Amino acid sequence: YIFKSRTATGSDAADKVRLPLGSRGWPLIGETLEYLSTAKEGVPEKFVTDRRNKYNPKVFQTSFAGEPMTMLCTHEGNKLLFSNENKLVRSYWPRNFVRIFANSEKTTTSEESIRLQKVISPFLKPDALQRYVGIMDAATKQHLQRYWNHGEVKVHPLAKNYTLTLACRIFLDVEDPEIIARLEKPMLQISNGFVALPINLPGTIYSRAVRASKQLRKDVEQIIKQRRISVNLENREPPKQDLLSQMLMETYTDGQLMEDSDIANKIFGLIVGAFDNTSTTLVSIINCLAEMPQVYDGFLEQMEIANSKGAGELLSWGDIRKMRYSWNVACEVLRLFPPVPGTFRVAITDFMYEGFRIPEGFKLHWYAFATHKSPEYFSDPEKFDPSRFEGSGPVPFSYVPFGGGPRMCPGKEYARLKILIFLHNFVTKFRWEKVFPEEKIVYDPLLKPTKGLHLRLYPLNP
Ligand code: HEM
Repeated sequence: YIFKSRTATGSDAADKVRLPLGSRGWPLIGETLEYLSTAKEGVPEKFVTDRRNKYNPKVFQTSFAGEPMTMLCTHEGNKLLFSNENKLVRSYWPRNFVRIFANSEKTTTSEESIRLQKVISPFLKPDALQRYVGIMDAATKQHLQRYWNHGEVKVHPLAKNYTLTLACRIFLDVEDPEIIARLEKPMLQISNGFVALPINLPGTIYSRAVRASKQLRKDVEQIIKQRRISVNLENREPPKQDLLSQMLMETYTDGQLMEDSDIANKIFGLIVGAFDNTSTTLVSIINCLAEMPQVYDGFLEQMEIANSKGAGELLSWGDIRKMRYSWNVACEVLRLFPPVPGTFRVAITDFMYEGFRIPEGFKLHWYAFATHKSPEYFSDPEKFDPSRFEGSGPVPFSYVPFGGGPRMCPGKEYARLKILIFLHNFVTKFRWEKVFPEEKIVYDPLLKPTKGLHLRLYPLNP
C-alpha cells in the first residue's frame, strides 16, 4: 500500500507515502460478508477490533460490496470527518441511496436546494417543533387506542405504521388511514432497496425499490396538487401549520412559487429518513424495557407527568423537558442499537491522517460501533446503563447515533420529540412482556426484531 503522488507539474513525486493498512478482501464482495455477519451475530465491534489489532488502532482499509473503503475508528476520526465537510471531505452515499433518493427530471440547482434546506431546517428545530407537541400527543393516543389495545400485538409493523401516520400528520396534514396505507406499501419496498444488491433488472428488490420511490413521490405530489387547489378555493380557511402549508408559500429567489415536484422531493426525503430509523428505535426501546424491568421502574417522571394532567389534557413542551431519564434510556438504546450504524464521506483533497496518506477520491466510513462499544469510551460497554448520559456525558464525537457536523441528521429533534411522546403514552398505558422471550433484535442487514416483536400488553388502568 504505497501511494505514489504526482507533483503539481504532473511528474511522479519522489515522496512515497503509505496508505492506511488493511485488506480489500475478495474481488467485488470485498469484506462485506464479515462486516455483515459480525453485525448480525451481535458483535459488530469485532469487525473493527480485529482489524485495529492487526493493522492500526485508528484507521484501516477494507472494502464493502466492491467499494474500497477506509474506516476511521476513534472519536478523533469521527471529529475529522464531521468537522471537515467541504474542506477535506464531503458526504458520499452508496449507489442504492443515490438512485432511490434521486431527484425528478427537474433536478434542483444548488441555489434552489439551499433555498429548500432553508425552508426545512427551521421547521425541524426545537423552537418550531414545540407547537407540535399537542398534535403529536393526540395522534399517538389515537394510534395506541385504535391499533395497540388488543392484548397481543406485533410491534414492528405497528411502529412503522405509527411513524408514517405521524409523519403524514406533521409534514402533510394528512390523517386519512386509507391514504397512509397507500403510502406505506411503497415505503416498505424502499427500505428493502437500501441494502439490496444494486441490480436494476425487473423483479429485483432493488428495481422494485426504485419504482416504489417514484410512486411515493408521485403520491406525495398528488397530495400537494390537491392541497394547492383547496388553498386557492378556501383561502378563508385558517392557515395550517404542517410543513407542506409552509412550503406552498415559499418562493425561489426569482419570486416564483416552489414547484410541486421540488416540494414532493423534500417531503419524500423526510418521510423516508424518519421511517425505519424511528420505528426501529421504538422497537429496540420496547424490547429493552421488556427484558429489563428495572429500567421500566425508573420511569417515575412519566407517571408524575401523567398524574399531573387533567382529563383530556395533552402534553406540553414543559412536560417534554422533564423527561430526562426517558431520553437517557433512549440514548442508551441508540448507543447499543444505532439504526444507522455509520455513513460515508469521500476525500475531496489529499490529506494526512495518523501518518497515513488519504488520497483524493478515497471513500471513508465512520462506524458508530467502533466507539459505542469500545471500553475506551464506555466502561463495561455491554452493560445497559442510562446514567452514562447524565452530567457532561460521553467524550465528544464518541457517541454518534445521529452522525455529526453539517450533515448530522436534520431529523434528530423531531425523532427525540416523537420517541419521548410515544414513550410517555406507552409506559403510562401498558406493562408488557415478550411472547417469545428469546427473540432478538439483529442487524439483518437493517436493524429488526427476528419475529417482528410480539408482545402481550396489559393495560394499566383498564
Ligand atoms: C432515531 C432516529 C434517527 C436516527 C438514529 C437517524 C440517524 C441519521 C444518521 C446517522 C444520518 C447520517 C448523518 C451523517 O452522515 O453524518 C442521518 C441523515 C438524515 N436523516 Fe436521520 N435519523 C433519525 C431520524 C430521522 C428523522 C425523524 C428524519 C426526518 C424527519 C430524518 C431525516 C434525515 C435526513 C433527510 C438525512 C440526510 C441528511 C443529509 O443528507 O445531509 N432522520 N440520520
